[in-house]
Amino acid sequence: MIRTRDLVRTFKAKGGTVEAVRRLDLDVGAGELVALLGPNGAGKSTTLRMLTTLLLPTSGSASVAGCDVVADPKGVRRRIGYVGQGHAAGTGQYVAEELVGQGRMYGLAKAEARSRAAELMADLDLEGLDKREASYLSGGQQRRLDVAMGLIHQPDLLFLDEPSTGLDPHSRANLWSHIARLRERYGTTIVLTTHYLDEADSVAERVVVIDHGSVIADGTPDELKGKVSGDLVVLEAASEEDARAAAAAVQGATATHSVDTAATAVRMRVDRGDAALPEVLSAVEARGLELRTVQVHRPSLDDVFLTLTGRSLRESAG
Ligand SMILES: Nc1ncnc2c1ncn2[C@@H]1O[C@H](COP(=O)(O)OP(=O)(O)OP(=O)(O)O)[C@@H](O)[C@H]1O
Repeated sequence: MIRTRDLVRTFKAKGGTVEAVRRLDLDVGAGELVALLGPNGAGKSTTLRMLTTLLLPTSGSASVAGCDVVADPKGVRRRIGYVGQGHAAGTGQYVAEELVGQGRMYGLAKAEARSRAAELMADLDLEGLDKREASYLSGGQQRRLDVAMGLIHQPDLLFLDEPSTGLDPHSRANLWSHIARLRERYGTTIVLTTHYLDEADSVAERVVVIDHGSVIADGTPDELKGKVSGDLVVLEAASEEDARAAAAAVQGATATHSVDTAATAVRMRVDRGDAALPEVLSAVEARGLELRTVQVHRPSLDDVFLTLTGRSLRESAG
């Protein structure tokens, strides 16, 4: 559905040239839900703007929904939906008018635009708001209207640029459950950018981590976390002496990246905490040691970013 090779975009700025996107290779298959994750200024929006034909690449190639973004931008636009960071809805128009107008703009016949608008309003929980001015909608309703606008022409591929920024947690969750439903129903491929680590983790099937304009990691959230950091297992022993004995016991029991003790705690890094736990616990028990608590911490996507770049995504996101 998307294929970019050596995609580059530079901007002329006061202090010289900014390389917003550097030789970016990205492949997205039909039906995937992919999140582009990266700190401020990583090049996510610039990438999205090239893929949606709003911005010409400086060099390299990009094909979207079977069309080249430079040679056939109209073809791309017909096949995609784009929900940008600002609100797509104009001022003073009724919700239904906005949607039908958008459909007409994409060449739908009036009746078709109307029925599609009604269908999307039902799907996105906007029923009964036909005659409400779009500018009077709540933040969550506005964002759902934006998504409806992006889907009115039944695109194969939907781009969402930070769809949930500015929404409260309830509205965010609500927006995602609607998007998940729409995906199930229409099989739309979705590419989104987000600042929210937990959101990329829970919503996306695949996360592409971008830093300084290039892809630095790509995989399912679990793959990324598993590959880079491993899980942290923390055993709390009854005494420092027990902790040292437990550390010695677990070392031979399972494959570990590291084992150390801090006071009464034994901290160990293993590939999969859940898989290692039975062996770890029986090794400790065999020595007659008692544990107070056992915890398995799965690494977060922030740990992944930290391991790859030495920086925290939270700090970088600002
Ligand atoms: N029109 C422009 N002129 C000059 N520099 C630009 C322009 N647009 C983007 N940039 C620069 O390109 C880099 C990438 O910006 P981009 O907006 O793509 O990042 P981003 O990952 O989307 O960040 P954010 O998460 O803050 O939206 C930044 O250094 C930015 O300042």
